[in-house]
Amino acid sequence: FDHNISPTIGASFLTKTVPCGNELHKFLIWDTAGQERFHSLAPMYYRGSAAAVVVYDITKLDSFQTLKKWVKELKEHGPEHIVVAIAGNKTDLGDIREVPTKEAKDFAESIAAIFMETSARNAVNIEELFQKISKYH
Ligand SMILES: Nc1nc2c(ncn2[C@@H]2O[C@H](COP(=O)(O)OP(=O)(O)OP(=O)(O)O)[C@@H](O)[C@H]2O)c(=O)[nH]1
Repeated sequence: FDHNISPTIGASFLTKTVPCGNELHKFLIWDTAGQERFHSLAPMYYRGSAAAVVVYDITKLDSFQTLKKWVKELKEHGPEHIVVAIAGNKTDLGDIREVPTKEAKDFAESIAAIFMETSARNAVNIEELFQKISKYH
């Protein structure tokens, strides 16, 4: 989490190692740009991916509608067995929440996706989200 972060241009790459039982799972992560003008680049990154984390902002209903579009695209054009995880981020801003937990959770269940509410700011449920994805495989 960085207060001065600027929007992703294209995509950026990072790795993260997550303990899973006796094993360590190394994630190779493409952080794709969320802005609509970069939309057409996304398939290059999800094409060979085992999992996709689609993030929305719990304080912005719009972002949840956009998430649904991404999920649809992943189902239609993504790898056949891609694991989809939905993350409702910014739980530290719960007082201005626009997306009810239940609505998002029900949607996630309806498409057999992992669901977690997170706060990148407070490092809440980020590790847990990656552990869930690890176990799914
Ligand atoms: N309060 C709060 N702010 C957050 C949290 N996570 C991200 N932000 C802020 O939200 C804004 C957008 O964060 P980004 O990580 O750049 O969002 P993004 O969706 O990756 O944006 P793109 O790079 O355009 O795809 C920034 O100002 C962040 O500081 C969070 O958990 N809580």
